[in-house]
Amino acid sequence: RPTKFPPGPKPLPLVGNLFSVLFELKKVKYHHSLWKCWSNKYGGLLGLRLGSVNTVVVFGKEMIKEVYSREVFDGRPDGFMYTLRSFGKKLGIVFNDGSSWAKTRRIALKFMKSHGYGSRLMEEHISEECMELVKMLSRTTKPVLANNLFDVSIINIVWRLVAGKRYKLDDENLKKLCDLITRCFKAVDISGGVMTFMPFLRYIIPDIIGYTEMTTVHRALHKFLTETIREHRGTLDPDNPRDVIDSFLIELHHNNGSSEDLQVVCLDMLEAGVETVNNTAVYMLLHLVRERNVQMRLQMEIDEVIGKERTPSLSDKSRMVYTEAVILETLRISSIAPVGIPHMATADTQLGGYDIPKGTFILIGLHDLHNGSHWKNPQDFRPERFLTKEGNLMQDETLKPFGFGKRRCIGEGLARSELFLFIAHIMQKFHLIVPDGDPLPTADPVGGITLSAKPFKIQFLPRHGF
Ligand code: HEM
Repeated sequence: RPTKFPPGPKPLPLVGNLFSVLFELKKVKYHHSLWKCWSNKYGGLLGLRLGSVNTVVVFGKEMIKEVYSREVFDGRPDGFMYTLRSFGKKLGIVFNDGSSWAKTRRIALKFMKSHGYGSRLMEEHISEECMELVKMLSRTTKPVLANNLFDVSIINIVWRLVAGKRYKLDDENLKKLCDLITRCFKAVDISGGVMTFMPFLRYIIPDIIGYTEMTTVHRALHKFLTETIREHRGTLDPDNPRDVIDSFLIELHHNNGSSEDLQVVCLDMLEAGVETVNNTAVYMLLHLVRERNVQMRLQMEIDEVIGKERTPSLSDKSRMVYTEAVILETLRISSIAPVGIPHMATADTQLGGYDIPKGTFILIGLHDLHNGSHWKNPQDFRPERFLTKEGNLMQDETLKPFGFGKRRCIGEGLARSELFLFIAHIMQKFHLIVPDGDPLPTADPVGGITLSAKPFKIQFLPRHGF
């Protein structure tokens, strides 16, 4: 019979486990590794008190499945860090919940689809960005810093849909905007840390808890978005919406709605849709420079199915099982969203025989799900684990990088297409090598809202005399 909160380290009054978290992080470096260490000691449902907030970290396929499929866990926490980016309110999609979230998510998806999301047009836009990127890479023989390689291309893909606009790959203002997003993603972990659990500390140590960084970045992002929406308003033709922003503005006009909601949806798309794909794509390159055999096998498949000259297309996907396996293996081993996006219990409930009070913050052990005992030698990058003996692609139900259930990622289709086309275009044209004198890049991540690769350079050597 459920009687108590899940076990975990003993909390202190007021601060709960926050001091132990900060202390232990010095040793284990990453939040997700610390949660895993503690769960080895206390169990698959790890109960914490962060400040005064009940927090549960959920491990194991079955328990994770249960959380993702029960409506009572579909809330998002009210944490200070989350509302800081949305005018102090719950707005938009990612950190919203209840009927406002359901409505905004539905409308955003409807408008995205009506402007080409998931269609041939979207593929054309991704392909154009890939070709621009290949062109840029072919102009230099010098080693290139890999870490933000895809940022502007990815923003362009999302932004053509949302705002009908693309930028040059060397656009200084957009590069600055990308740097801002990257910086804020490194300032805190997805829980928001001390900023979420003891927000009053922003008055005392704003720099240390990431508050200064988050507010600076969001001020700049909102300025960019306010201008973008203002431009749209000025040139709007209600009978011919050009993009998602136009469609939203028309909808808001009919319902007397506020454009703050639209602004946060745009922010959601920039924040959820850019670092995630960039970090995964960069990790894919990192694994390919580390594993020469994987790189060779991938190129053999590209040469066989697409050839040296034809532009890669999404219709090649079904015949490119090894490329698909490389993508799946990267999503697994690098798990850039190591605990997903926090959920919240919207009512008192039970889970795994324990009480979960309303308002409990729920983190999902995705990194552990993807790197735990289910997998043979999980630390090895081995795309073959996703292939059958006959060489067909084998999906594994334990791989859930986009979450699932009602709150699953709305960008999954786009992300998978981007990853496929980026890698097919680049590997058709280049060999990737570690520059002379540089060490082999480490797969150890930099922590943050998402995990990212440590800075490393790649030399892109043209293939086929390209
Ligand atoms: C490799 C790339 C990506 C990964 C690994 C990823 C992963 C995730 C995860 C784990 C969640 C949380 C699901 C949950 O709370 O249960 C999520 C939510 C979300 N993602 Fe993604 N994502 C990626 C790309 C994208 C892209 C390209 C977009 C948009 C263009 C996007 C937009 C969103 C949004 C709006 C949500 C919030 C959904 C909601 O709360 O209802 N993501 N993503």
